[in-house]
Amino acid sequence: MLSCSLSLGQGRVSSVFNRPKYSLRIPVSRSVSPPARSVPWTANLVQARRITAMANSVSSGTSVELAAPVTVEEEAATLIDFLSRREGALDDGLAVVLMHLQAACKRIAALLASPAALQVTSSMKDSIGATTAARDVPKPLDIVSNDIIKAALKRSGNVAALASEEEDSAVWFGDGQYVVVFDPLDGSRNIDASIPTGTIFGIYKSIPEAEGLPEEEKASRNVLQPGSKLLASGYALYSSATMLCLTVGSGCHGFTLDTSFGEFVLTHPNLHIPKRGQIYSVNDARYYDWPAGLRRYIDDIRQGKGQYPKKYSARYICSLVADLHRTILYGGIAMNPRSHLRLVYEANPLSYLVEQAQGKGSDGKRRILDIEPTKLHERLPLFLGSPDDILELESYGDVQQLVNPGYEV
Ligand SMILES: O=P(O)(O)OC[C@H]1O[C@](O)(COP(=O)(O)O)[C@@H](O)[C@@H]1O
Repeated sequence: MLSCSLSLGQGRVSSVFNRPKYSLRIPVSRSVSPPARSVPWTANLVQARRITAMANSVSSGTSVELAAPVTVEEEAATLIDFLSRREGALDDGLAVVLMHLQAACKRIAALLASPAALQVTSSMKDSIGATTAARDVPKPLDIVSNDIIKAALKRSGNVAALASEEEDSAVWFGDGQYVVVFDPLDGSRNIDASIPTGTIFGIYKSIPEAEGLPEEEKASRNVLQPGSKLLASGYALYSSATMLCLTVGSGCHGFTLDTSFGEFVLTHPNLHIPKRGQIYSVNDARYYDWPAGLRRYIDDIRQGKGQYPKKYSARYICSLVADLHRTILYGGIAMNPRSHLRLVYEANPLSYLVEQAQGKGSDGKRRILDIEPTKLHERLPLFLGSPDDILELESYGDVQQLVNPGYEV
């Protein structure tokens, strides 16, 4: 049994996550936000303005202008305000689920950024790693993150069923109007190196047609809805800043966690992915396992011989949320051409978000959101990105990697 204490401020609160197999006890702080420092968060805006004014004055040679006072509008731009301003369009129940999800993401962010994460990782490695192929070993922090999100959704009282990468089958909670699918901690194989990771989630309305079926079947039917039925989706990116990118069906919006007061603040309203980018993101050590179409596409864009007459650059973090986040901001294409990523809780939520940012999500042939899922952990090739880049890629025909031998690292 591992017992570690994670406290970020006033009060040390023990929550217990028990996994029968691993018997893990991790006390975590009830609130992940550090105690309010003497600097209120509005001061951060003032400070940001000062820095911008100084940078401008340096480049223009003029004197620094004092920051203008922060307006009430700016003060109100938290996730809570954002959700409450969407009254009418957004059910209260959905807002409640989202608030519980974002709280869970803050807990995960705090855990990942603390020495406790290292303790969890190293102490559980032996018990799990000994029996499973190294690459597919569930990382302890995936399991803890799963427990954090599951507990938050249960507490929301509004979730009927859930599906997670870390659960063998769909889970039935019972009463509740919503269904949540999620990957609690994607990219976790990089975690020991402090490389960014992310949480992916999607929310559906529960389906009345499943009423009366046995619980297992009800849960399964509810989580196997096509992505076109999503009401909301998003990801949390745990990186130099913790970001939450979210859609509730009216655009893609980015929030940054302000650790001085523990709230997500709207920093990237109405994110639009550029129509075309100049960056491709793929594990190109797999080049010789790729089909001819994908090889030709990558060869062409590398050499500036594609539709866009400039040479593309490569960026690959091997952490889906981080690779996608960069793609949404800078444009281009993030892909995994082999059947590796999961339709239900990775491809669908991310495709919905990307479409809300004016981009496209494809399996190389079809729009992801039109695919009818047939099983929970179904995998497929995934291409996400700028609309012109995705259309160009699809025009090369065979871009799906059918050879999928399993790779060591
Ligand atoms: O090994 P590949 O094909 O480069 O796959 C990397 C991808 O796998 C992931 O790590 C997800 O895999 P897991 O869900 O098995 O952890 C993504 O974050 C990343 O984009």
